[in-house]
Amino acid sequence: MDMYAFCSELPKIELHAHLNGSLSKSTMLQLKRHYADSSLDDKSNIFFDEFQIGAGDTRNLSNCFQVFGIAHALTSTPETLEIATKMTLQEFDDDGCCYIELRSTPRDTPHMTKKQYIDTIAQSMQKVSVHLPIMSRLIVSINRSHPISEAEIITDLAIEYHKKYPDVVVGLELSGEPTVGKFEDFVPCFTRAKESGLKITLHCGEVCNPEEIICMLNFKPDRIGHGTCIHPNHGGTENTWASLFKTKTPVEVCLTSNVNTKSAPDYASHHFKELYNAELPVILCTDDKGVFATSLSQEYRICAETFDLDQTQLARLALNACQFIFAQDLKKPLMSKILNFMDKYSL
Ligand SMILES: CNc1ncnc2c1ncn2[C@@H]1O[C@H](COP(=O)(O)O)[C@@H](O)[C@H]1O
Repeated sequence: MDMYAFCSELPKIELHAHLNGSLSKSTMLQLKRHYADSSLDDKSNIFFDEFQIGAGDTRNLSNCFQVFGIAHALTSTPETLEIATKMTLQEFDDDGCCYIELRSTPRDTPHMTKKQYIDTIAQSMQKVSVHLPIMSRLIVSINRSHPISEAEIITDLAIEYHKKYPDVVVGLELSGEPTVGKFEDFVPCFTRAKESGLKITLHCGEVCNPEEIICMLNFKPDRIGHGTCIHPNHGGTENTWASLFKTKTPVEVCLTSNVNTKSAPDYASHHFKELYNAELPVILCTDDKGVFATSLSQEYRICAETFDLDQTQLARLALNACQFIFAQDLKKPLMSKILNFMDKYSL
């Protein structure tokens, strides 16, 4: 089987996908139509070209955060948030993803509260599970550039919804503009979430900040996102690398996102190489497939082509990802699914 077909057929696990960054052009157009039909102004003035940050874009990581406002204008009602969730899950399913942990930041809008925001996504996921094979879970996001009071409210909601929908709401994560806010200030929120049984993942080392990286790794999150500036070759220090090596914290790696935001100069010099060579746990993810014009199968293909991995090594990446999912009860069935696929193709 050629690599293109292989990467799309391989049952894959997505563990780092922001809902509002994952909207495709067709989803955005459908949302736009919904606003027009309900005589609501979406205020997005949407130009998809502006939302997408492709390979040759002049924008970097710090100015990519503005584009999410375009998506937010299109998901401000429970109806449009439901459409966005369902269409995004459908697209991941079409791409051969068998399990996804979708993450999103609850927002108050003129049409819904943060509580309704979480409720809408949780219920949309449950509805999708009736007719699509993809299995989905929700990670609630905290934006580090928002006030701590906001993070406290979101933590309370995440804990409440983890109790209400234990089979849907599984984790709490920290994201947002990495140069704004301090992890230290969010520690009480994440500690409370951890104690309530939620799993934790943190955007870590997206920019050079060795002290924060050490502080995050000492917190013992279940996973980290990006981990760009941890190895000394990429702006990290001996200490940050030693800390990751010691804790073996799984890293959600987002190749295209990092290249398109210029956090990595090109695919070949991406820190995946150091992580993989050191046999540290890595999970290939999309981050924001709408913004960065990618898909999970494309990330697998790029990884194979760049780092010269064969199909068995790629399948093992997907298989190993199962160990780090937050839905404990799905680890075994997902591993069997991928092992069956490997058997079928004698990998
Ligand atoms: C590119 N790397 C990144 N680094 C940090 N945070 C990111 C991100 N990509 C997305 N987000 C976070 O996800 C939000 C959009 O989805 P939701 O509204 O939550 O569904 C962004 O506003 C930002 O906080």
